[in-house]
Order: sequence, then structure tokens, then C-alpha cells
Amino acid sequence: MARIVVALGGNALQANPKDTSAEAQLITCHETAKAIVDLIEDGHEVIIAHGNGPQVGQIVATYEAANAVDESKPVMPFPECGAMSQGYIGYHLQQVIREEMRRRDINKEIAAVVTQVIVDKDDPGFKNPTKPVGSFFTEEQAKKLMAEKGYVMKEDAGRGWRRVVASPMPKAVVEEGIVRTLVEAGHVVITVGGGGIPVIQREDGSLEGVAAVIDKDLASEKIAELLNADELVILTAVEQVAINFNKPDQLNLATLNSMEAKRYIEEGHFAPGSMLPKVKAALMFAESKEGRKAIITSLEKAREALAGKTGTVITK
Ligand SMILES: Nc1ncnc2c1ncn2[C@@H]1O[C@H](COP(=O)(O)OP(=O)(O)O)[C@@H](O)[C@H]1O
Ligand SMILES: NC(=O)OP(=O)(O)O
Repeated sequence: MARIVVALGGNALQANPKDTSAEAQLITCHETAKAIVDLIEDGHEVIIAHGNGPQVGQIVATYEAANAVDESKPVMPFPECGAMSQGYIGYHLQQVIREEMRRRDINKEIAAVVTQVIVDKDDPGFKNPTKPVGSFFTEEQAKKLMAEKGYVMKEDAGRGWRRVVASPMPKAVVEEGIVRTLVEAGHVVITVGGGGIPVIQREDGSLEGVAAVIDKDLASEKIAELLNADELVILTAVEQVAINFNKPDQLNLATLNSMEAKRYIEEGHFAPGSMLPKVKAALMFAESKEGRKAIITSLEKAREALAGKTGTVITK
């Protein structure tokens, strides 16, 4: 049995990026729950993290649209929208995972913890927005939005244009203690949703939300280190990490050590904003302590990958 932090990618929440409805998300989460409960059934201690890019973008855009119609309707600040996305996604995941555990007679409790993550107020990420949020647009639509609304928008890994926001590095998890207590009591915990609500710590120790979206793979790595997890499992839409991805000479990797990973990063094999943060988070975890390893694989192959049969295993 291992203590594992499982980071859920976008496809675990929204199977069809064009259908961003709550109904579609809940249906997708039912499938996700099966993969997660497989791991719980196999005896692993599971801590769940998830992304929120599409959802937080949708929440922000909804408030902006209401404000555009009626100025008395306030625009909601980014950290509050991040908190809403944690609640929304956490609610779906805890409902369906609870149901799946009950169906299999697994007697465990599950809770999503609203989690704040401390970032550095001087993080260079605040000056260079990189994190894509919300829906995809064509270049023409994006240029119009940039001109009309002052958004910063960038092309996202060949998939279309998206709004980008600051993405500072996670430094500490405010709710670390309560998450540990829940895990050690045998409960299943959902934490650092959407990378955590980004906060800065003032000199007097109080916290203040900041407009940003932390990368969930990096936040998952942070909580995995803090909870002394054995494995960090990053679930996405591909079974294995590849070099020469999407080219005729694509080569899928079963293993990746830190030397190879650093070389492939330099050679530009991993797309920024998609596979690059995953490989970086995996590498950081593998290098953080002797014996730790990370796995990058698909949701469908999670059980097999943990049994050593597939996925990309990243080690020191
Ligand atoms: N070198 C690579 N190997 C495998 N997949 C890659 C690579 N570079 C980019 N990708 C793409 O990155 C995607 C994962 O990033 P993304 O969809 O942004 O993450 P998430 O699952 O967290 O939402 C994969 O599904 C794949 O399409
Ligand atoms: N916060 C975050 O990394 O979300 P996505 O994985 O949805 O981009």
C-alpha cells in the first residue's frame, strides 16, 4: 500500500471541452470516480487534487457578463472565483466518489477541503501571465477580446487561444495540518483544487487572496512532499509522456530519469502549459527525497500504471 497524491487533469472533469455544463461535468466525474476508487480498493491511501482552468474562467466570465449588462452587479475577484471552482468541483468529486465507494462496500469518508496556497508576492509569475483559463477562442475572437476587455490571451498548445493569468509557484499549503489529520484518520481528501486559492501572507501572518491561478500539477507536488507521499500520480489524456510528440517519430517513454527529463525539457519536447508543468512537477517530486517516484499516465490506465504495467515512471 502506498500513500499517493493523484492530480486529475481536465479530461477527468470535462470529457468534451465544448460542453462546460455542470450536468456534463457530473457525468464525466462518475467515470473518474471509478478510476479513483480502483486505487482505494487496491489499498492505497489516496489524496486527490484537480485542475480548474476551464471552470474558474467560466465563473469569472459569468460575473463579467452580468456586470456588462448591469454595472450594479459586482465583478467577482479572481481568488473568490478560484474558491468557487474548488467548491463546485470538490462537490461533484466527493459526491460521486462517495457513491462509488458505497457501491463497492468501502467504508471510508471523503471531504473536499477548501485549500489556500501561499505564494510569494514578488513571484515573477505576476509580471508574466502564463496560465490559460476558460474557453478556447479563434485568433480573430481573441484579438477582439484583447482589444475590448484588455485580456492577455495566448495560443494554448495548438488548441486555440485562451485568456492567460498569473501563475505563481506554490510555497506552502495553509490547510496542510487539517489535510494530514484527515488522511491519517483514514479518510479520502480532495485538496489544492485548482492549485489552491492563491494567497500571500502579510507580515502579521494574515492572508490575502491574489489574482492568479496556481498550476495544479505543481501544487499537487507540493502537497505530496508535505504529506510525505510515496508517489505522485498525474492523470491526463495520454497514457505515456512522449518525445517528438505528435510527430512521425514519436517515442513513448516508460521511464524517465532526472537527467533525461532535463535534457528533453531543454530540447523542447514538452509543450509549455500542458506537458511541461507535469514533467517539471514529477521531476521535482522524484528529486525531493530518495525513493520517491512520480507517474504520468491516463485516467483509464491509472490502476495498471500503479501496478507497474504502463505509464511513464519518473525517478531521480
Ligand atoms: N511530449 C508530450 N507527451 C505527451 N503528451 C504531450 C506532450 N506534449 C504535449 N502533450 C499534450 O499535453 C496534454 C496534457 O496537458 P493538458 O491537457 O493541458 O493537461 P491536463 O490533463 O492537466 O488538463 C496531453 O494530453 C497531450 O495532448
Ligand atoms: N489550476 C490548474 O492548473 O488548472 P488546469 O489543470 O485546469 O489548467
